[in-house]
Amino acid sequence: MNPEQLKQNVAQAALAYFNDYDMVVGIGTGSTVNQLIDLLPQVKNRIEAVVSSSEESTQRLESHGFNVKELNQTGDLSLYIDGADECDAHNRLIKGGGGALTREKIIAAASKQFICIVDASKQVDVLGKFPLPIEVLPMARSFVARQMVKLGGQPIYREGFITDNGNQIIDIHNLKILDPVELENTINQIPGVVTNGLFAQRKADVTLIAQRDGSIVKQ
Ligand SMILES: O=C(CO)[C@H](O)[C@H](O)COP(=O)(O)O
Repeated sequence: MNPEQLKQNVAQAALAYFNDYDMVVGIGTGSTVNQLIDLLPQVKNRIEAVVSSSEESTQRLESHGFNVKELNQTGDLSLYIDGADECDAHNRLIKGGGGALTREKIIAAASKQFICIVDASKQVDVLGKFPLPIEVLPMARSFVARQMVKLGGQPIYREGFITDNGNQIIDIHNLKILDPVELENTINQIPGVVTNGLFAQRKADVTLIAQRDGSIVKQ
């Protein structure tokens, strides 16, 4: 199956989690989630409102007629569905390839259930092959980059990219991630870091993984 079909398959499988009425749900960002958003009209009668992790997803959701709300207008969410750049066997993730990591981490923390949707190419034994995105306040970018060198990484500035929050991103290559929770905490302590793309403390509750033949494995 081609990559887009795999994304569509796993997005279709995620529709089963819209299993209640009047749901207020979180929806993430990226090409896999775009497939989900395009399928979401199938379960529209179950969804009262959606909190979106990016301006891009908001526009797509609104084009399908969904009621998109700010997280400040809702309580905690029953369900959050999002993709990932990497996923290990414990449902710990690297996210932020699309640059929406901060809103994604907030929505994941505010959601009772976090379902991650990926294809098998995102599965790894050890996180860190995918460069770890860090959202930084612009004035702290070089300082944070130097601290990441001390932690053994090679930072690359994602030039020309501004997050929906008005910040910048550095992508950290060649990091050895021995303990994802510890590293997530360590990076969060660096002044100027807004968010890092390790989702190890609040990891996914379930990951749905599209296999090459299109079948779905639940982890
Ligand atoms: O974290 C993300 C955006 O910030 C995405 O979930 C991640 O980049 C995966 O995207 P895609 O489904 O396009 O591979």
